[in-house]
Amino acid sequence: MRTDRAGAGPVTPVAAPPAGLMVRGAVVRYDDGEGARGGVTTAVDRVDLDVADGEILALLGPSGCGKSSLLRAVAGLEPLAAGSVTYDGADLAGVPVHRRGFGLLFQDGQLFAHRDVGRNVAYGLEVAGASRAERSARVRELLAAVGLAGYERRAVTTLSGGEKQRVALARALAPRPRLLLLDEPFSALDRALRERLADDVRDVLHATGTTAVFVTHDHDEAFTVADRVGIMQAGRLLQVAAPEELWRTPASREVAEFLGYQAFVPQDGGWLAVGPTGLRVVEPGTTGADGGTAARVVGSAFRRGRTEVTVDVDLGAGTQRLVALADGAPALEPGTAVVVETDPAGTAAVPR
Ligand SMILES: Nc1ncnc2c1ncn2[C@@H]1O[C@H](COP(=O)(O)OP(=O)(O)OP(=O)(O)O)[C@@H](O)[C@H]1O
Repeated sequence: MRTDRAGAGPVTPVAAPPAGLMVRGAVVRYDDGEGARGGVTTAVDRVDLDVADGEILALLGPSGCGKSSLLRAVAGLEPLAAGSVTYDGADLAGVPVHRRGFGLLFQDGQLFAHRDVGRNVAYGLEVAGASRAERSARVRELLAAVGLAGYERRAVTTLSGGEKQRVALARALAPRPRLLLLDEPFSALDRALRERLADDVRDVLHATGTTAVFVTHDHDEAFTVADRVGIMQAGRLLQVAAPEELWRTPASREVAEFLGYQAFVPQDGGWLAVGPTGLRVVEPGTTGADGGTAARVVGSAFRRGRTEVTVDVDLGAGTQRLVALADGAPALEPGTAVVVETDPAGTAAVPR
């Protein structure tokens, strides 16, 4: 019988460095510079974050929660007061912005006005010393990827806002950054355009295998673009999970409230959180099934193809004004007595 490693001591496993972005204990502080009277803002408070190779992560949170500060610290635009940022296992402390191999895209893509579209997209390739043939092939490929095939010779001043951001995206992707950092790239555009661009960006990032961190305060945008969403509040990263998992299992009441869960009914160990689609009006006139609760209609509105009925109801946490869905029901007059039920598909158990 043969024994491998007979007589050998324990082997120390040689761990491969983690691929992708790793942030540990990151702290970003701003000093308002007013000396002794001045205050210090902790914009990012001990954040740990991993973004795997090829993954798209959205940082979602209200204005001022520290999303941009975290992104800027990853980019090297903001110093860390504590903690570390590493990529593929290498610590980036002291590595300047332009040597990190990251691409950046901000709200205003800031195209070079004196360069045409093609030469904007080619910019990073020129800096990297790519040949003319390589540049034009890559520019053609990226303009096609962002839906602007044939735009090479257009002056950037003739582009719409959405087209400009597409060009800025193509320019950021052209040098094949190992990580693309996007900070509210569409927030200056109208909603319909934003939704279309969010779809397109997800497709382009996946098609090019780009690893990305996408900062936004727009829920729909985050959930459209990202493989995983990180919820930020007051400098802290509260939870990072895939969209369905976040909705199904919010880690805390704070996260659930931020996602839009509208009511919290105490139950063992925490709450039953009732989501925006978690309450239904049982056909008026029938008695509720098990668990039905009497409610009174405050008003109703027909939105997105369904009737949303605002009701006053006590689900076990005192009387609250909540929205219940009523499929195909005629408008209900204020004051009407109805029975509502929670729909398990639209509720989540949230730990205390
Ligand atoms: N340069 C700065 N000097 C001082 N305070 C700053 C600076 N930049 C940001 N802050 C403060 O740090 C906190 C986090 O700001 P940050 O811009 O990172 O948040 P955000 O979530 O990206 O918000 P928004 O979506 O509004 O950009 C805020 O309280 C902000 O006022």
